[in-house]
Amino acid sequence: MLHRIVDFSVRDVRFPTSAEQHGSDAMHTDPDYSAAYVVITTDSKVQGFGLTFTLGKGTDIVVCAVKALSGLVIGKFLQDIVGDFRGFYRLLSSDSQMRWLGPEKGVIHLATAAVLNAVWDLWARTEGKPLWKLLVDMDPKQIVSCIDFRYITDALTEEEALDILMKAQEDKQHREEQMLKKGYPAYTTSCAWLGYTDEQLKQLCTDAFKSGWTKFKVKVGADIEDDKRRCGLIRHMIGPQNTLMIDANQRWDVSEAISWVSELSEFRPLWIEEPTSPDDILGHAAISKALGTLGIGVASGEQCQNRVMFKQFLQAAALQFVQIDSCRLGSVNENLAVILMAHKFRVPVCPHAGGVGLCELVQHLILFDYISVSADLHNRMCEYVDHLHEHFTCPAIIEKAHYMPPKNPGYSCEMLESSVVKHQYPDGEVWRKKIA
Ligand SMILES: C[C@H](O)[C@@H](O)[C@@H](O)[C@H](O)C(=O)O
Ligand SMILES: [Mg+2]
Repeated sequence: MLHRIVDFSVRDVRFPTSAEQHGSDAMHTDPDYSAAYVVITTDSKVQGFGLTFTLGKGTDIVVCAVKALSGLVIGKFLQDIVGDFRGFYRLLSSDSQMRWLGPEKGVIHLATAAVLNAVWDLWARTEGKPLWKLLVDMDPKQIVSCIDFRYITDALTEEEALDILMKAQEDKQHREEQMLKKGYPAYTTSCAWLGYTDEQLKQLCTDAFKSGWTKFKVKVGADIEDDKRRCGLIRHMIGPQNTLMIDANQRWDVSEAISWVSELSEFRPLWIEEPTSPDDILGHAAISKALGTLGIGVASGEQCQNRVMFKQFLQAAALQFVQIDSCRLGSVNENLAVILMAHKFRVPVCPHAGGVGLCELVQHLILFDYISVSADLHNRMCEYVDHLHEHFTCPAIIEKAHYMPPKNPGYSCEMLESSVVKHQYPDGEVWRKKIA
């Protein structure tokens, strides 16, 4: 059956999370978790749902960019899109006028992610499979045909990518069964947002520990004495054998990052995340080198613009953990490129999640990574944040601190229509009350 895209909508949906300091960090002190939410409808009435993640103000700008891209989607047949997905990715990311707005970065790239996420969702739904399963079952040749290798062939060629995927076919079935049974390991960031009090932090950490969490991420970077106290509290509560990560959200200069994190090294963090500007590849390399001697890795990716930046981070040995993001990069297509490059450079992928919908989306990508690419769980885990899942029709499921593979067809980013209507900005009930 052919599916022609005949309708396209995008809405500005915002959740007032800043009121309780959920999601707060050293740079984003009052985030309202938000999304530009896309619905595409075909003449066969199948729909695809997609989103990109934002922090409140400016979501309207992303919505505007999505609208600018919509003309490239309406009227197309799904079969034609996925028959040449690399071409379609290029059509969106390299439109000869709109690419001036990026290229492949910033608002226009967030918009590309929202649109393509909806297309992937539509594809998986028409195949009756959750997205991870669609990817896992896909012929390796078709997987590579979805990737735009432009600008990365000096690090990973199409042939090398194919070779990685072919090698990982061995034992794939076994890994899929393992995932279905046990799930993919996760860590939690929900206990220690920067704006939380020590009391909150202790309570949340105690609760999380009781529910089986063993890996915790703490926000740092605003005040060194606060950081020492908060890291000390968590390390004390979780004991020496469990895992602690710290995240500065780009707060420092390079030398400041090295000295600050050295002061926190007694708490034995596995990684420091986003120590400095997300664009400073050589800065990250310097930090990696300095902190490597203390056994602390550098993680980044939630604001890494595209596969070209990831390529250079990997080439420069500037990251020890690659944090792919389902809504920052150009959807599944570009994430596939980064997952394969990370494998070649032997750097573990530990996805960024949280926000609104990021856990729902990225779980599919990390399952694919394990089953069809890396076959490795050492030092690998996917972020989990316990907010806003109730607004999704198929929320992420966590059991014993593991993501359980989604079973419903699609990419898990359909929101409850009632939630969308209520949180639409500025006319939804939630915002009307606040603005009034
Ligand atoms: C503003 C956001 O909540 C960030 O703080 C968040 O994405 C964070 O960096 C994370 O790693 O989860
Ligand atoms: Mg982070």
